[in-house]
Formats: sequence, structure tokens, C-alpha cells
Amino acid sequence: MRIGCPKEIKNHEYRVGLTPESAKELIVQGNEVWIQTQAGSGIDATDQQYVEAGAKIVDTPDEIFAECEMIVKVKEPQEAERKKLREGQILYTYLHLAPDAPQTKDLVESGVTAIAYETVTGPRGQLPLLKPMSQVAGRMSVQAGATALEKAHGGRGVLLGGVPGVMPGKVVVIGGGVVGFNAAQMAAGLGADVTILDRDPDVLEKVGTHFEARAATRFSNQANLYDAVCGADLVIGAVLIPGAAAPKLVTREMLKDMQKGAVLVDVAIDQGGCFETSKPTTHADPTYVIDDVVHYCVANMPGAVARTSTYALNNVTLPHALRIARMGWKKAMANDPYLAEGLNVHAGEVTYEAVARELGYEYRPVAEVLTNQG
Ligand SMILES: NC(=O)C1=CN([C@@H]2O[C@H](COP(=O)(O)OP(=O)(O)OC[C@H]3O[C@@H](n4cnc5c(N)ncnc54)[C@H](O)[C@@H]3O)[C@@H](O)[C@H]2O)C=CC1
Ligand SMILES: CC(=O)C(=O)O
Ligand SMILES: [Mg+2]
Repeated sequence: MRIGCPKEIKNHEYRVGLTPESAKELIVQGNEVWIQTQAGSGIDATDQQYVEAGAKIVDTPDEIFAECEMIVKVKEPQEAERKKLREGQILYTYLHLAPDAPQTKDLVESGVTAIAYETVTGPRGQLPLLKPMSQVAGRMSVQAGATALEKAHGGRGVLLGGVPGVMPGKVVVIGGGVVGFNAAQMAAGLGADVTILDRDPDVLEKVGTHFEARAATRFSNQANLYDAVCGADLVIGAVLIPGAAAPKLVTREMLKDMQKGAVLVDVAIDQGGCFETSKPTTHADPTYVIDDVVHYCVANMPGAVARTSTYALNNVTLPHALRIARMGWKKAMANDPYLAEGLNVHAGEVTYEAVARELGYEYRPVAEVLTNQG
């Protein structure tokens, strides 16, 4: 198979879909790999390293989108990239379609076969292709929140760990999954006063057992959320209903009762955000203030630590890429129901139920697509 990897074009996105090492694995298996010149510059991977791995360097994304059977990326295709997608082509990347009607429309109209990293599952229902980036974003969320809490950045002027004789900052983490767990680890490590809310009793048990006295756990209902959020210095939004738009758990109304200069970091922004007042921001201009509450809503947080993130991402995306290249996507999915969960759009139809429901498309189950000949 001819596989192409364009340079990412989202604001301050420095990751790359394929490292030179991953390109080499695909090439050793008999595939052709085309890399856009400078695609790896954000992680200091040179064109020469890709050439040594056996890849071909091409000048423009146009050549890649026109000639390659599978496109491997990191972020959802931007508008300019979507215009280049073709029927029958495989797009393998993060998509986050439920809150993104224009992207979904373009993918449907292009006829592309779009596999979303974030909805590929694992044997215990986990999201293994989302996990490493959630680990990164969870850890970064505390750094981002700590910076935003500084007075010069609009925050309350609170040091999360406090100092001897002064109370630490209060960190509230909504959602105790991968992002939430990693955020709590960082916050507790700094010595902050940490509370984790979730509505899944198993998650509450897991985080409660892990953190013991270093973090409190609370069931996520409206009363507990209100109480925790209004007393917080830093709130981290880390909820997920896989493939669906995030529920709005902190309303505009609640901001008025929050502390002046408190910070909301909405990691769930890629699924539309879990605070009513969230709107996507960029690394170039990451925060804005509403009702004296600082909002940080960067949708590609791991892009800022591109080196760590690219290698962590490639570790989990490459095995599936190798299988798709070896067998074709249909056979690879027929052999692996967890990969099949990743199919979001195929040949003009939406094949992921939560996305279809959210955006009003007819849902075409993947099983039907896979049994269809051709
Ligand atoms: N902004 C960024 O750069 C990045 C964003 N993310 C996003 O972060 C979000 C969280 O991802 P993960 O932690 O991997 O998901 P996860 O599935 O591991 O955890 C989500 C948790 O939210 C909980 N939850 C669901 N509804 C809830 C509610 N009403 N109240 C409290 N908890 C609730 C679930 O029980 C689960 O424990 C996703 O939207 C993901 O795409 C991930 C990586 C980077
Ligand atoms: C998961 C995601 O959206 C990211 O890593 O940018
Ligand atoms: Mg206020």
C-alpha cells in the first residue's frame, strides 16, 4: 500500500503522524511511504532520517492526498486538507466528529473511509489510541492551570502547592478517567488539595484506592458539582462519553458563583467541551475570561510537547496501521472488532452511532459495511 503523511497544519501542531521509525516498519513490510518535506521538523526528525528509513520525500500535501491510498495524520483534517480527500482513500487520524458538523459533512461528501483514533477500543472497553494523548493532556492540564492562576495571566494569584503556613490551592477534576487520573497525579504531587468527581462507581473506587488521602472523591451529581466547582481555584474538565459531544456540566450561571480569578481548563474541548462557556482556543492564544473566570480550552494540548506525544501516539497507532496496510481496512476490521469501532465515516455514510445521532445522519452499522462486498 502507498501510505502518505502530510505535515500537520493546525495552529501550533508540531506532532507528526509517522516517525521515521514507524515509516521504516511500514516499508520493511513492503509498503511505500511518502512524507511531506519538513513533516517531522516539530520533533526534529529530518527529511534525511525519513529517506534513510526508505521513505520518499514529497514537496506538497497535494501529491500525498492525490496519490496515497492511506493518509496517516494526527489532528482532524483542516478545511484545506478536506478538499483534497478522495473516495476510496483511507484517513487514519483523530477526528472528534460529534461536535464538528462542518468536518463531518466534508468527510461524508468526500467518500473517504475515515478511521478515528479516539473511538478505536480495546478488549476491556478502553480507548487505547486516545490513552497516551489523554495521559499527556491530563498532566499538562495542571501546568496550564497553574500558569493561568498567576495574576499576570488573569488568575487568582494562587500557588497550587501553597507554602508552609499557607493553604494549598483547590483543584477539582471532573471525570476520573485517563485525563482525570493523570491530572490528579500531577496536582497531588504538587501538594494541591484535590477532589475528583465521576459518576462511575468503579472509577471512583479505582481513583479512591489509588490516591487514598491525597485526593477526595465525590459522586458527580449537580449538587456536588456545584459545591466543588464554586470552591475551586482550578477546575479541570476531563469527562468523556465516547464519540459523543461532552455534557455541559458547568453552566454559565455557575460562573457567577465561582471565585473571582478561578481557572477552568476544559480538556474535553475536543468533544465540544464540558463547560457551557467553553470555545476552542489555540496554543497561540490559549485563554479568555468570562465573568472573571479564566478559560483554557486548547483542543490539541499534546501538540505542544510534540516529541513525547508523537512517540507515545505512534506506539499505539502503528500496529493497526501495519495491519490495515497488510490486509486492507475491511479485512483488518473483520478480524478485529476493536479496530472496527474506529470507523466513523465510509463512502458517504456515518458508521459511528453517537456521531450519527448527534448530527442527524442516518446510521450505517460497521457490520453492514463489512459484509457488503466490494
Ligand atoms: N484537549 C486535548 O488536547 C485533549 C483532549 N482529550 C479529551 O479529554 C477527554 C477525556 O478523555 P479520557 O480521560 O481519555 O476519557 P476516559 O473515558 O478515560 O474518562 C472519561 C471519564 O469521564 C467520566 N464521566 C462521564 N460523564 C461524567 C459526568 N457527567 N460527570 C463526571 N464524570 C463523567 C467517565 O465515567 C470516565 O471516567 C476526551 O474528550 C478526550 O478526547 C484527550 C487528549 C487531548
Ligand atoms: C486527542 C487529541 O485531540 C489530541 O491529542 O490532540
Ligand atoms: Mg465571578
